[in-house]
Amino acid sequence: MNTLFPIFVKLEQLQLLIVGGGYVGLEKLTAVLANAPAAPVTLVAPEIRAEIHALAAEHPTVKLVQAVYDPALLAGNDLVIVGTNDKAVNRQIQADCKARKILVNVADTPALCDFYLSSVVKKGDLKIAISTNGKSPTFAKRFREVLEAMLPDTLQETLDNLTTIRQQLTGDFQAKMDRLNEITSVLKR
Ligand SMILES: C[C@@]1(CC(=O)O)c2cc3[nH]c(cc4nc(cc5[nH]c(cc(n2)[C@H]1CCC(=O)O)[C@@](C)(CC(=O)O)[C@@H]5CCC(=O)O)C(CC(=O)O)=C4CCC(=O)O)c(CCC(=O)O)c3CC(=O)O
Ligand SMILES: NC(=O)C1=CN([C@@H]2O[C@H](COP(=O)(O)OP(=O)(O)OC[C@H]3O[C@@H](n4cnc5c(N)ncnc54)[C@H](O)[C@@H]3O)[C@@H](O)[C@H]2O)C=CC1
Repeated sequence: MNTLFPIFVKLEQLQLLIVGGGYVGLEKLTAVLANAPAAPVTLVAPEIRAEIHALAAEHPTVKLVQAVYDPALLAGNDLVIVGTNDKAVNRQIQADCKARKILVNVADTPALCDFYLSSVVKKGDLKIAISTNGKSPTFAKRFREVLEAMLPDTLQETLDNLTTIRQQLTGDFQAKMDRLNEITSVLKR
């Protein structure tokens, strides 16, 4: 059974630390910034890939710290993503996070993760997060491509129209809900 509970997090209001500046650090930082370009992120590693430096140059809220992991770096962070190539270090960071009640993702060890990153379908304001319960990230990626191709470009217009209608509807909560359910029922056909 897949017991993961999806939520949509406002990263602009949280402090994220990424430990590791290799391919995994780059992949996770890219995923974060693609969704939340102004998220405050600190990335720490003794060696940081050039692509990460380039991303930081484009995103003023990204701070790079060229150093090995130290528990003092956890202070003030809400979320941590761990992707060093040293399994013992990854495990230590996970334990340090748990001791401080910081949510942690250890990219190469699903069992140590409090949360997973998802594959994200975006069409205007619509966002769909896909997870395979860690079974196949590649399937998640492919299915994202399938859904992206399926969704019409007019979708944003539909959402904008629905927002206008939502704001203009009068009556009590139930009456508004009934009307919005009726209007959107065409989507089921
Ligand atoms: C559990 C999880 C934890 C987490 O990372 O959060 C996790 C774990 C692992 N990934 C591994 C490998 C790969 N991951 C990708 C890609 C993505 N991985 C992502 C999420 C997740 N990956 C979480 C579960 C998501 C779910 O529930 O489905 C995506 C969706 C989101 C993102 O990372 O942003 C992003 C696609 C984004 C997109 O394009 O839409 C590719 C393909 C590629 O890069 O093209 C490969 C190589 C091929 C393969 O293995 O499939 C390995 C083996 C490492 C090794 O062998 O050393 C582990 C560890 C393990 O499974 O033990
Ligand atoms: N979840 C996922 O999507 C994937 C996970 N992995 C796994 O993730 C791990 C990392 O992979 P890559 O990024 O490709 O490795 P890499 O070799 O490109 O980068 C490793 C990074 O960790 C840093 N590092 C090492 N010790 C550190 C310390 N004590 N403190 C801070 N930073 C430290 C290095 O400076 C470097 O920046 C590997 O174990 C790999 O198996 C690999 C592919 C996909």
